[in-house]
Amino acid sequence: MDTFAIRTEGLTKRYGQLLALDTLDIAVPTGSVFGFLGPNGAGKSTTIRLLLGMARPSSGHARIFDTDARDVRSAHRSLAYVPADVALWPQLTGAETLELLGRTGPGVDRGYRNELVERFALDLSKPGRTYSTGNRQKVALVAAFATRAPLLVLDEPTSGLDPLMEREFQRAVAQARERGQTVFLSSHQLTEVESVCDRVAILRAGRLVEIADVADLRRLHRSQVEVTFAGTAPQLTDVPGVGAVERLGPARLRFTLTGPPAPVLRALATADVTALTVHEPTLEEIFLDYYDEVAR
Ligand SMILES: Nc1ncnc2c1ncn2[C@@H]1O[C@H](COP(=O)(O)OP(=O)(O)OP(=O)(O)O)[C@@H](O)[C@H]1O
Repeated sequence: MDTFAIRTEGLTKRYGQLLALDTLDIAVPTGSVFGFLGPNGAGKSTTIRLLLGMARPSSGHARIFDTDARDVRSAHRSLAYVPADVALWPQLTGAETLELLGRTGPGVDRGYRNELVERFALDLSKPGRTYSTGNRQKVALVAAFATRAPLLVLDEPTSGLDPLMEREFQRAVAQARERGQTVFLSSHQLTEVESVCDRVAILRAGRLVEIADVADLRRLHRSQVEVTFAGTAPQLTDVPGVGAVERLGPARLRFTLTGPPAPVLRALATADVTALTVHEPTLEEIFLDYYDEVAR
């Protein structure tokens, strides 16, 4: 099996004057759950269209395992896809739709599909035209998760799901990972990405602004630290990584910390610290930081 399920090199897409995607280089390790984030218009759907062979790159290329994404017949043997706006055949029932989708993909685990139908509480007897947005999304998700496709490409797949179904979605992603499948997840739901993804790429205005493991992203960003002390306050001026020091009361300080904590621990050790709390940034805070930085 290849090391990477998806690999793009210099992937670029222009629409006339508009550079929708600018020399994107990403590599998605096989077996990982990879989050693909960015504000509206960042180029996420454009990337997905290029990966699916639905659009042609202006330059550069994308590979799905060892196949060029433009070779649709081959590439789609190893992937299943859930679009952001799921359209179903109005006259087919949910059951008929799952059968049809099952025949077009790379094979179906019927036992697992039945289990997913139960878990997602899908009524398969109704025709497609009567399904709500969320239910259409559930049909597409069940069809994709029930395949044995080595790669699942999911484009904002949970925007219409309620919290209970969101939980089932996260379970299904975890099970896909356990089976060794790779999941490429484009999403605006940062808590979801934080709980299911190993690694994320952040895109802005067609350019990659960050690609990192979720755990490393946290380490690289500001944590909030609160410290309570007895007697003299610890000296925090000029301590590497410390910023925005604020006095919260006569014996309490708050500051932000970026990078390794050793210097600040040494500084704190000179005072009589009675309590210390560290709040690591959430993915949402990190994400907003990127946009503040660029907007400034
Ligand atoms: N077919 C097209 N013709 C012209 N411009 C396009 C076309 N498709 C996308 N664009 C433009 O390319 C840019 C990237 O759009 P894209 O749909 O990839 O963003 P996105 O990250 O998926 O956004 P969203 O989160 O809103 O879905 C936008 O400026 C968009 O207007």
